[in-house]
Amino acid sequence: MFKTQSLFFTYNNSVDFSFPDIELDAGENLLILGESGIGKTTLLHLIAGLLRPVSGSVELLGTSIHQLSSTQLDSFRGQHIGLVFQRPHFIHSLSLYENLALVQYLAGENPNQNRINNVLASLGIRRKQGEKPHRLSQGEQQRAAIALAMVNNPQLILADKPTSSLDDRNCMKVAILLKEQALETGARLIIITHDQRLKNHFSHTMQL
Ligand SMILES: Nc1ncnc2c1ncn2[C@@H]1O[C@H](COP(=O)(O)OP(=O)(O)OP(=O)(O)O)[C@@H](O)[C@H]1O
Repeated sequence: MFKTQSLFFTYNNSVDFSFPDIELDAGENLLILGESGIGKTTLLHLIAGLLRPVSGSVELLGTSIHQLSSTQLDSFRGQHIGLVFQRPHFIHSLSLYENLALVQYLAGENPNQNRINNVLASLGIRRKQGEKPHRLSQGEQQRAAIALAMVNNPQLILADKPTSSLDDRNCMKVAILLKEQALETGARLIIITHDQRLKNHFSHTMQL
């Protein structure tokens, strides 16, 4: 089970955000839409535990994540939450394969070659595993970013405007890939965007 309850946040007591509650079962997905500056990234960062709410809670797998210490939260996030950022966060001196092994290591896992190979194969970039990230095309980098988020088999995938820099065709491809990956592993998927093109592809949508 994943749910948020009465999340309230403020930056320096100047802008207040009260977010609607979210509840998702395994395999469900949600598209969150809203105009620029409304607080979409803020909500995603609260859900990921990158920001702490003033009040309210985020619960995943029976754990109220903001009650964890910072170290516990980092480890919980690494094991159970996959993040896809607007711009991929790679270590550029490492190959794609090594980047994925590092993500496993940071989550406290032993590098799992099979899992890395499977994720890369399902995203169609296995033959690129030895390449440095900057040598991949933009579309391949987007898929590699999804691989980074998926490699630890997360229960929750959070994607922050993953498609805003892409044209229509690639935008749909990324959204569909994310949905397929989430469905395949039974993960919950939340995508935030101001990209109205994605609206028709999701059964649950929320407007902030
Ligand atoms: N670190 C910060 N300190 C102070 N204010 C912030 C900070 N981060 C964001 N804000 C403000 O909070 C508001 C919401 O920002 P947020 O990034 O969550 O919006 P968004 O909906 O994701 O916007 P966009 O679609 O343009 O990326 C904005 O007005 C922004 O200026």
